[in-house]
Amino acid sequence: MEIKGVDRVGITHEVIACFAANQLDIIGMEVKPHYIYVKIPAVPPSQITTIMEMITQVKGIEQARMIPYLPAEERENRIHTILTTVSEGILLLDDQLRVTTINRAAQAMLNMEPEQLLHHSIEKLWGEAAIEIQRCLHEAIELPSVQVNLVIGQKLPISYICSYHPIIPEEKSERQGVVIVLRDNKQIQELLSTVQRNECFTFEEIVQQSENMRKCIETAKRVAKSDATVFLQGESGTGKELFARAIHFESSRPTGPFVPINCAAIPDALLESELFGYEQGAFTGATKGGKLGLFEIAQGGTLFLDEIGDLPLHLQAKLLRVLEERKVRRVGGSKPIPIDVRIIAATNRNLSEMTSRGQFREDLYYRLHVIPIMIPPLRERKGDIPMLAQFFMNKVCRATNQPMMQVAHSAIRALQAHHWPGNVRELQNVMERTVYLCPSNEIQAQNLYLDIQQDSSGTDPLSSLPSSHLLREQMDSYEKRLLMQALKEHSSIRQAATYLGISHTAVLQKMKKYGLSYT
Ligand SMILES: Nc1ncnc2c1ncn2[C@@H]1O[C@H](COP(=O)(O)OP(=O)(O)OP(=O)(O)O)[C@@H](O)[C@H]1O
Repeated sequence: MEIKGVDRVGITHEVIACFAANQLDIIGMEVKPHYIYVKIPAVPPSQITTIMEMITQVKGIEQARMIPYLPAEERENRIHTILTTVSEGILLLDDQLRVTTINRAAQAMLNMEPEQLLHHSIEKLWGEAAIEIQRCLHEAIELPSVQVNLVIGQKLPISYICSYHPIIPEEKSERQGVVIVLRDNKQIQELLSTVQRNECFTFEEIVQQSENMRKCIETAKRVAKSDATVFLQGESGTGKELFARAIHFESSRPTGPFVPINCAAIPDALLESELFGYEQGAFTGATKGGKLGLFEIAQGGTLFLDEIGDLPLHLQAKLLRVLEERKVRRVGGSKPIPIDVRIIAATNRNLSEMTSRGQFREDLYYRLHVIPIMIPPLRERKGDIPMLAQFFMNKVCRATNQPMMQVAHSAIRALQAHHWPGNVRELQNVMERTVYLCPSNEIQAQNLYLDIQQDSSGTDPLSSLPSSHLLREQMDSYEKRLLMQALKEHSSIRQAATYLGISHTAVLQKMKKYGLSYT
């Protein structure tokens, strides 16, 4: 019942007396300025009318009417509906960090019944990570995104992204408790991978018909289902990344993220924090709240470490430790975070030779070299060339809405005679260029735009002079040759950069500018 009236000392007492006079129990009550709300048991309507008449006789009472719920009950119903319909897990804690409410989503995410949590301290489940919740409560600060790995039962730790919000009643400074908003990291990653269009890729999409490629695919398929570390070797452009993707999607973790990282393309200074993440305040400029490393991002999925030979020695040691302990420590952090990540590493360099020269750690080499797969260069599988050429040509024709074209025998012979230093990537470029420039629907040998310059197979890059008289072009040409020479003589892009006296990123930019790859 809602009773409206003036604010007068004693008015509530007089209203209660009316209920007592009618032998009516009061089950619940709420008072706020101008209003008294009373909850009573179900009674016949005639009795309600009598009591309402009596209440309106009280001095200062303007009106009494029946309402289905007390305002507090209504608020609670609304909150309950919100809590049961949101997809985030919600846990409400009191000022002793005991669980007072747990919504349906949190029960499902944690795979726990309410009675296993209600009235228990969250510290039992959160372990060391509860320090952050205590901080949120005592310092009354919000912690927007914290990764927490929880061990529930005897299972492997599950990673959650949590945010902690202090409950501070309006106009009061005492803290009432904490709200934990819980998100399943795996779900976030699955969402991320759809956003990043980590499209499914299968072995069937790797175009091939040669015996040596068939064997490679057979091996890769056989090991895909296990969690064993795969080590892909092959020259640049042979399809190592395609293999890594196909292995991931054929593995037992296809819905997990596939996270590729090119160790050569990331500047030294950033590589460590990219891979392992960092804690808040780890260094000047570190993002508030810290940063997830790629190992953490790849939880439940695959981390593809491309160009692993370019990983600096000090990070090789850290990587080895992560692979052995299956735990990662963020930069500036000491807490080990368990990881469940499958590793696929790739290189176009001779790592075993680098090991004997002390440029790559032997122990890491053997840790990665569990299942080696050597992808042959294109010149050693010429049988694949006709199929690949037709495949790339069809792809361009389809993308540009042109009628399909054919590759004549003369063109196939020319393609098979080529040395292909850039492997399949180079063939793809040649076919694309040819489709755009060929005047007829059938490509003959003379229509092919083969990169003869790159097909030098042993000629001295510094021997020929640039044909242009323009200073800019001559300088570019000279710079390209110096760069090619440095890359040829040094075993990593980083070392070539040190030799040339420029930064690693500058070398990468110049390689991109001149279309050079590192082999
Ligand atoms: N067998 C194949 N079938 C279809 N496309 C291929 C095949 N092999 C390579 N490609 C294409 O060639 C290009 C280079 O392949 P990819 O990036 O996998 O090579 P990579 O060995 O990882 O090169 P890098 O060492 O330079 O990173 C990609 O565009 C890929 O789609």
